[in-house]
Amino acid sequence: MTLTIETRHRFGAFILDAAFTSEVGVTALFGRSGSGKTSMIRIIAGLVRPDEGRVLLDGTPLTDTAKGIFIPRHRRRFGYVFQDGRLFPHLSVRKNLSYGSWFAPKASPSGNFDHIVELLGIESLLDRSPSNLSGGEKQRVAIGRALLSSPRLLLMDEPLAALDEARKAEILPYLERLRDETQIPIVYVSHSIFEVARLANQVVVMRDGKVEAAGSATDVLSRPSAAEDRREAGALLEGAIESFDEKHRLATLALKAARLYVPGVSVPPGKRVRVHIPSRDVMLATVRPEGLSALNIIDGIVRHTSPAEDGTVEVQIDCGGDIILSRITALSVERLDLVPNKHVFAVIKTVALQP
Ligand SMILES: Nc1ncnc2c1ncn2[C@@H]1O[C@H](COP(=O)(O)OP(=O)(O)OP(=O)(O)O)[C@@H](O)[C@H]1O
Repeated sequence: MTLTIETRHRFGAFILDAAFTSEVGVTALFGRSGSGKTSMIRIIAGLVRPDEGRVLLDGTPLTDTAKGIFIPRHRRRFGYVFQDGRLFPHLSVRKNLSYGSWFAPKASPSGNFDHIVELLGIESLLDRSPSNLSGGEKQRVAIGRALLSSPRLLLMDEPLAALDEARKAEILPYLERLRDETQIPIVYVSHSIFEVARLANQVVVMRDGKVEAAGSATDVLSRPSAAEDRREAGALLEGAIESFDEKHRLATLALKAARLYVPGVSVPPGKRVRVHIPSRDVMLATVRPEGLSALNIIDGIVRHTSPAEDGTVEVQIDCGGDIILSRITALSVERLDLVPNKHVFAVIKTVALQP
């Protein structure tokens, strides 16, 4: 299933002028508050008829202003999950869920019910009232209700934003199952780089109503501009767990060429995982350092240097196809003569598995 959107629309003083294509899996719309993420969702959903543009699902136009096509929201067969679950307070969880299947086409199997209830771990909640569910439980029910309408596409607008960290951690594994076990493409709005890093297959970064970057999650999130602030800046790399050393509680992760040691991880060998390496925790050396406590020393080639106003420089190092970012002072860049194509060693202080 491919969703294509090209649109231009004026909302008061704000102009949304953006285009992207999303494939199966999770496409995250990521960006600061006010960048236009929700406006984009409203146009995809058919809540807003744009001044110009098209929304196509597998090539079929749902909106095409040039041809005068605008399929109304209720005929698009999309599922929605918002920040606040919006459950019906007077109906039990079971009835809230059944409400979703009312909108499913007659031919679609409602035998789905048990599967979706199991997928979201809400069996024990079925006879409860929404008023005594936790925030995380409410969101799982809201997701279940959206899925039971057999949607062709799921639109999720900051579904975890109203939850505290513990509730977020509780619900994220269910969203991963949803991504991995259903064929429904998901457009997921978030301004949390951690949520996006964990869930997204593709990322569209919005800024001031425009698409600033789009592509695979690992590519886009490793670019310096993706991080909302410096503290979060770093590389996001993906690899497979090769082995786990029980004695030292250390996993070996195989990247494209290099290997990384990741502490405290008990993930079965073979599993693909993502790690985050903050650019502040990467030092650079022009000769391989010895006698250091850091376990991860990887060699690579300087690709690019981007100076910032605060006297630091972000250096991109290509380590056999994986880009690692290092933020060091402009003085160090000068002293080590870090110019493109120079061979360097990246000394990595912390590597954390994306939670
Ligand atoms: N109907 C409207 N009339 C006027 N301005 C609007 C309208 N809808 C949205 N805007 C403006 O468009 C901009 C983008 O809003 P939007 O809700 O799409 O951003 P967002 O990226 O989803 O932000 P957030 O993360 O805070 O939800 C904001 O400045 C908003 O005030």
